[in-house]
Amino acid sequence: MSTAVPQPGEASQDPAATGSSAPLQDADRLAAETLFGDRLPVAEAYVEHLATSGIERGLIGPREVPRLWERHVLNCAAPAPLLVDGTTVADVGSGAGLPGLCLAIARPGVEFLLIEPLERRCVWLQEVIDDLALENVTILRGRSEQFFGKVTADVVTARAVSAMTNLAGMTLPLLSGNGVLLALKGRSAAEEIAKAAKKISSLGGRDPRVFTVGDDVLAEPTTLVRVDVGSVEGVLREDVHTGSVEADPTR
Ligand SMILES: C[S@@+](CC[C@H](N)C(=O)[O-])C[C@H]1O[C@@H](n2cnc3c(N)ncnc32)[C@H](O)[C@@H]1O
Repeated sequence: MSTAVPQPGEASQDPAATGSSAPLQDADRLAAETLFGDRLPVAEAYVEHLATSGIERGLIGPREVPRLWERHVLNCAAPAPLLVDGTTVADVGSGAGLPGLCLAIARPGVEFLLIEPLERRCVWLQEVIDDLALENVTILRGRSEQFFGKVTADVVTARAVSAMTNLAGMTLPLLSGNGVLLALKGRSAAEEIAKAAKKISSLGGRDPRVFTVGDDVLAEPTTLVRVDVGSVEGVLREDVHTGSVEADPTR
């Protein structure tokens, strides 16, 4: 049996050789280095958890393993440069830590509250947090609505939790009158905010808009919906490069 031997300067993608179940491909390396900086080894350890116990315990589907970096971890880490040290971010419906853990790894100076109702997911998240020695993350087990009036965040994040109308109700009250919702969305983002306009405004949200982050490093940038509530001064870096979203010609 022949074994492929990596040539000098060529990264091996053989798990047995790298010791990794989901090795970082060359195509994703620049983005990973840019977004995680010296925290990249921690991100790699997180991906290893996703690719092993995360799959075994049903937090993520086995078919996601080849695209854990590109589709999940890098997509979720792309908003990291927008965050400001010393602020508190609540990630609603964290699931396997997407985007909450990706952002917490990239930004150790920001406090993260991961809000997740399912016990099985919370147990796995806590194990990962302990193993990665993340000191800036707290898990709040429960539905977001249970924390209204008890938790105050500067920024709320959410990915794949609900359509914007419902999501606005689940997230904006956590800002307690001041802060920003950043919802990671797909191509339907503009349509979703049009449908949610009344609900957003009834909750004190203003100026809902769609933009992209990570355009400079990701093949497919991350689409964000941003909604502001009250004063947003100092809540996000406003000097980070962002991109605009083309209207979907098929709609
Ligand atoms: C489809 S998963 C998405 C998980 C993760 N954000 C991702 O992008 O992979 C939706 C998550 O939202 C959680 N969830 C559902 N209703 C919720 C609520 N009212 N408050 C907080 N989390 C909720 C679910 O338990 C689940 O983990």
